[in-house]
Amino acid sequence: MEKSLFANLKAIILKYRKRFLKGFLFVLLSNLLLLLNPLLFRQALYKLDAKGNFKEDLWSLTSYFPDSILLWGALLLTVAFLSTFFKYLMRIAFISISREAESWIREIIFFRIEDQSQEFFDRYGIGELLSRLTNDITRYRDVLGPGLMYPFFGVTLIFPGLIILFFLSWQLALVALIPIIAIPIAYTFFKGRIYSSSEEVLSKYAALSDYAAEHYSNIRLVKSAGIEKRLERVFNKLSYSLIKPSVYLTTIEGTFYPLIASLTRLSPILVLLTAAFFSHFYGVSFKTPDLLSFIWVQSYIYGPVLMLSWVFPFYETGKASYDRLKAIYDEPIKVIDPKNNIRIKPDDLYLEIKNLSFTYPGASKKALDDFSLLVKKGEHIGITGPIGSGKSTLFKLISRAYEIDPGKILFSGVDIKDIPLKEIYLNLALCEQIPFLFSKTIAENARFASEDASMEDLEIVFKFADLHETILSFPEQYDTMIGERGITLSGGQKMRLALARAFLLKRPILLFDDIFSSVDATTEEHILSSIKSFFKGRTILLISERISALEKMDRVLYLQEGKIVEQGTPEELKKLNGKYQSLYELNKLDLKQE
Ligand SMILES: Nc1ncnc2c1ncn2[C@@H]1O[C@H](COP(=O)(O)OP(=O)(O)OP(=O)(O)O)[C@@H](O)[C@H]1O
Repeated sequence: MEKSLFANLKAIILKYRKRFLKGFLFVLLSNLLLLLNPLLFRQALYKLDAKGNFKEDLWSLTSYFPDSILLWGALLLTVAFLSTFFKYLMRIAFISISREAESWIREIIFFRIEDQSQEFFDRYGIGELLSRLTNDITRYRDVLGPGLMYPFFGVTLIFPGLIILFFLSWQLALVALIPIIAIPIAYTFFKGRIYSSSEEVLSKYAALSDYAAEHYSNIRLVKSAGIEKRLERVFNKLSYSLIKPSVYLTTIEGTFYPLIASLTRLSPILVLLTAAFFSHFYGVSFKTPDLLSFIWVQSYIYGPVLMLSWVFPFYETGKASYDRLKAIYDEPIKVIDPKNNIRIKPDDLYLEIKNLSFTYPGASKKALDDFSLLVKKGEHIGITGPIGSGKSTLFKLISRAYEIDPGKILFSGVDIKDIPLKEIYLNLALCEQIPFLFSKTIAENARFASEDASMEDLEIVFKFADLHETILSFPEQYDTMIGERGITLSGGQKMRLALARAFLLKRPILLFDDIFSSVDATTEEHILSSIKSFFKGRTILLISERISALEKMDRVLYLQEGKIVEQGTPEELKKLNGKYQSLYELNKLDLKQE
């Protein structure tokens, strides 16, 4: 997107220029025909005037026209019909462009957001982003549709209309100008207020959407904690905070439009009073056909005058929305996808981490501190340590969720920053603590990243994940819909579905983040032996606090405050009699109590 609302409008107009031209042509035709009607009516009055009161017609065109009221009527009707028809085509042209441009902009912004790193999503809530992608884009669309159509419609009607008015009587035309001049004056007064209150409404609305999205996605937690009432109060507060700026915005918009409307309604009376004044005091006589067609043309030009007063606020609300869209669009992409053809060979893939330190944006403490590690191909490494010691951060950085310094993480000796993102993702499978599932069927969830997987492939991986038998007991089996984020599955079933999905990906490096927290010891045993046989020769990094799982790893790292404080085979660590050994004792105690 470019610098300003109008610069961006320019790009859009250029993109759709042919169709805009067509639309403008329809506007022009519709308006010229519209203005023809009062003029024809005036001619008809002169022509059909039996008593000869209105003689001295300046335009002698009437002499070529027949003296038939039916014919004049038919002519007037045809012109009116054609004008309406072109107006219809005009609306179709502009509205379809605005709808297409809306989708186009939405796509551009959606893809831009998609390219953002995790740090961006940490800052912008999902509700906030959704509100920008819907509400703000709709308001911006209004600038492209009515916002472009009506001003052009207005200009092409008001200017020729004014010429006709001045031609009919310059004194009356000056009076008719009053409401037209009033618009920019009133608009200048209201503009700033409309922008700021519209900005406030939009950001309050976004905060409310964000809150609602968070509330509903954690609804079970909210209910189990019994804090609905407290959160409802917060929601009410946010909701009520919308009322004041919304009412204020409506009041301003509601003052601007009726103000101009009342001026336009008053104007024909002023015109008649002026005509009476000039004819009484200065002896200027106005003929009835001239006066009637004057008022008729005047009524035509006031339509667009009113429309403009209705459309002008769109620019302010549209600009506020545009600024909010531009703000997210202009957010720099922190994790840049390098444009090169570097490929990682899975056969001899090893991973190196060299003196990696990382602090989350805005945080004061390092999540990883001078962290170094060499993971050989096919090695199975267990990672453990207290809460907040940096274990998940390590996985996030290996999968390039955040930007890091160059030369800190290397895949087979190649800096991660030089490897195309797609290439990294094709070599990793990440299974997280809280697996993300889609509100689709079990099969669709598993096939998410491997569309071509056959039913046989699914069955194999689900057997490995120890979920196949359970799925067979569901009435719809693999076609069972699992609800939003897998709501209809138990925690352990969700985790196993996510594991099956990871198995199906067949990636060379697997990152398992606390996958056993919601499964029992027998299932853990089964899954672990599945992993070991299914992924024979592949590299596994497993975050866990379960000694039973860690014991099956080739090597274990114990992290504390972002540093490795102990590492070695499980046997070596136990002999150290340090932190790992304490964890081991604690686990044994837990098992005994169970
Ligand atoms: N998005 C974030 N923004 C700021 N700080 C964060 C963010 N995510 C994690 N942290 C902080 O970074 C540190 C390491 O967090 P991390 O999630 O890596 O710990 P962990 O060892 O995986 O913990 P757990 O065992 O609870 O999963 C913690 O102090 C945490 O508060």
